[in-house]
Amino acid sequence: MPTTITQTPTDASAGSATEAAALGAATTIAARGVTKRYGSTRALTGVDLHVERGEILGLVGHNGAGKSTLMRILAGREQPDDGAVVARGTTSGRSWDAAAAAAAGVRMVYQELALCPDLTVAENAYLSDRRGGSPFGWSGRAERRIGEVLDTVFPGHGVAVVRRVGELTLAQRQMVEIARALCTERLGLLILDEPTESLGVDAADQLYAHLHRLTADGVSVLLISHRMAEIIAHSDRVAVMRDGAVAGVFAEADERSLLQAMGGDVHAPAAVEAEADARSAGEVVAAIRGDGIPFEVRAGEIVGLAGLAGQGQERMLGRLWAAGAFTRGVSAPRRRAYVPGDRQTSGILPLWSVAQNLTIAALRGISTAGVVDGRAKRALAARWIDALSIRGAAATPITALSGGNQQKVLVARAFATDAALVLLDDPFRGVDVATKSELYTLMKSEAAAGRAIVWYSTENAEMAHCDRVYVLRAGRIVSELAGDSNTEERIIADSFEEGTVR
Ligand SMILES: Nc1ncnc2c1ncn2[C@@H]1O[C@H](COP(=O)(O)OP(=O)(O)OP(=O)(O)O)[C@@H](O)[C@H]1O
Repeated sequence: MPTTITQTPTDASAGSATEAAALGAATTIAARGVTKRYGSTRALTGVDLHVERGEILGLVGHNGAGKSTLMRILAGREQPDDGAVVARGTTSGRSWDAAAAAAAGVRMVYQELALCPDLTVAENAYLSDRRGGSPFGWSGRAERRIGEVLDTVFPGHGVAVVRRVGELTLAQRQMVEIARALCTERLGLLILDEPTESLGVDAADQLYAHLHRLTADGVSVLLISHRMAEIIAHSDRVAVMRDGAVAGVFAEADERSLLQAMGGDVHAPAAVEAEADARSAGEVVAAIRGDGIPFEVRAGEIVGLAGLAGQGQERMLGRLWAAGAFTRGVSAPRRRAYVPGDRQTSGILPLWSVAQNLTIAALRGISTAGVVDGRAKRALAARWIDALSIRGAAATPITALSGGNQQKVLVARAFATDAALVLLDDPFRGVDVATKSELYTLMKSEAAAGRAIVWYSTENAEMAHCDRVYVLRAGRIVSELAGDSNTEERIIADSFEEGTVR
């Protein structure tokens, strides 16, 4: 049986010397009675949570439960409306802001990468760590420092520190963001918001190995993730958030207890369940031919693209998306939809509402003589907000949604169209477990209705939902797996070794 340690509410007055002294000897940081509102949304309500020295504290919860908000407050980036943050070593009477958090060795790696794309890796590292020394030769020092951390944490990373960040893959950018945080001197608490969502399995393993080395040296880690297996395997304790509050803290977590505490209140339209398995492949909808194993996807099929991150899967999706009538070697239908991997730079339209973002690709289907039918547009948005349990009203600005809910809007945008081919670039990054399982069912239902779906995922386990899977290595398809051969083990083996067609 997992042990549930209910946090005891404590004095919530602002960070005073008495409070700091009241921290337990083994405590690095504590949130006390923290409450945060955004307009009428209560993001956090009286949250009490502490992180111990040298532990990995896992933090789970459905999309919109308040995890990122709490992290931003712990990192001093936002101020609570009520309650306080107390950290070891803080000066008495000092308010908890970004500077105080930095002085206490608190460092956060954000879900949305905060790197400047036009600067090099080393320049980005310098921006967040302008440590001493002469003004001359700063770039060489920054290159050496970030290069050493990358080599230590992610051996074989393939990142040239003099390259512009905009030229890196999403996985590489995530590695740089993590390495940049690890350059911090006197690191006390590292906060990681879904750090492995864009990393391949190999890099994720490297990261966890490093986190365990850090905690052995007394550093604390606060780890947010929707990947239950990772959280359970690597955390010393797991805290569950639900609707802006801590629903429980588990010293020995198992998946069932965590899911129960999270309360998975998501649902799919009834029709989806019934149609889910009634699929059969139709005619070829899209294909890529060249040397090596050809790619094709048929109507009614879900085809997976697997392999280590950055092996050409995104390029393949890009070729299918960009294909024109005269593109050599690639054929694709005219009606196609694309869920991009990097929602910040090529996905969401940040000045628009949820409904505008969701329906933008489907306007042709709800227009007459070029005039959009407003009522149909509202109905379409409402239908998908309900189907995907998007936590945010149609008129809400998209940027006010939590990361996972923004991602759901992008998935809904693609399926709200009449596209014959839907291209998905790691679409469920940051989406919570309960919603993911509803989305798998939705995809099967959409395929059963005749769509062709091409799906790249960094989570090999997800490929079990595909009819066929192509494994890519160094830009080429190295194997095609279906039926009994479509297993996680085979995908991993083919990702590293010479593969064959089966
Ligand atoms: N800047 C903001 N303006 C308005 N509402 C916000 C803002 N940031 C967060 N919220 C709201 O606060 C609530 C908590 O969001 P938060 O991002 O903390 O959730 P989360 O648990 O991190 O979700 P996810 O797993 O999707 O990242 C959500 O209802 C969200 O819409």
